[in-house]
Amino acid sequence: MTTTNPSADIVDALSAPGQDSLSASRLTFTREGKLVIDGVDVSLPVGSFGAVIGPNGAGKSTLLQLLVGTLPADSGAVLFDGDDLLAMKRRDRARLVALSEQHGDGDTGLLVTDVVLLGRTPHIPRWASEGPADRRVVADALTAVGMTEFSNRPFDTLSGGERQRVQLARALAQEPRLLLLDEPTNHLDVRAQLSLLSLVRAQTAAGLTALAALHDLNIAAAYADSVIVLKAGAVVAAGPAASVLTGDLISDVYGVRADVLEHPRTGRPLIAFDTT
Ligand SMILES: Nc1ncnc2c1ncn2[C@@H]1O[C@H](COP(=O)(O)OP(=O)(O)OP(=O)(O)O)[C@@H](O)[C@H]1O
Repeated sequence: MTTTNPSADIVDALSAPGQDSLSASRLTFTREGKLVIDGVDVSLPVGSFGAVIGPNGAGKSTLLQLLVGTLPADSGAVLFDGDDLLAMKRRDRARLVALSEQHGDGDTGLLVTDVVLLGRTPHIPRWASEGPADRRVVADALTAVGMTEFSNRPFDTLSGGERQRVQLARALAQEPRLLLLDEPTNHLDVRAQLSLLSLVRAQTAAGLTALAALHDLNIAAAYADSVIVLKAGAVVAAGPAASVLTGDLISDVYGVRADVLEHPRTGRPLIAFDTT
């Protein structure tokens, strides 16, 4: 394919068939004597959107923290574009991978714009201050999540959903190539959920690779290219949403009954829970 856009060239090169952007193998993590992550593999092609689902306590947040290196795996490897992510210096890794967490940045006393600016830390030389380009990235990230008008509000005064959007802006300001999201929509109203996930999907179309821990199976089915199902720290299924999200799997993993239908327009799975 001929193109005049150098970044498109890079995405094309990285998207060679069979090449994974993220490839984690046999990750294991024990906490207080309990095996929390049990030999988990994760494989995501460049520019794809993956979802990690599973019941409370299944290990979703822990897995994301192992992938980004904020928790040390007992064993296993995490490769990103073939490089050993966990062996990198923290600062180098932070230029590649961002994790947007559920409960980050509690009582910081920081303004919204300063919270987002923290995402620029790995890009700003040590002992230097942010420059106009960093401030532009921060402003763009706040615009992308619809939070520009909140720029000068103390972060602590925001609602849960507003904080969540600022957390995403911070992660976007990091300009990662791999974006990990821990329950990014749990405080959001339905419009804000769809808007946030559409934003992530648009970024993946531009070459970002994303992996989100999600509770809402219909949201996972609607947006994710692939789904990883965790149960008690182990992967019980992984693959395209349409093949993974079956009534039997939902019954086995969550202990609830559901009919899995087909969305009339997208063809993606639609899960109708049995509430009778
Ligand atoms: N700081 C901690 N100390 C002790 N145990 C912990 C800690 N954090 C998590 N755990 C335990 O590790 C296991 C996995 O937790 P994790 O938060 O990864 O699950 P999760 O799938 O993200 O859950 P949820 O859907 O409820 O957010 C759980 O049994 C949890 O109780």
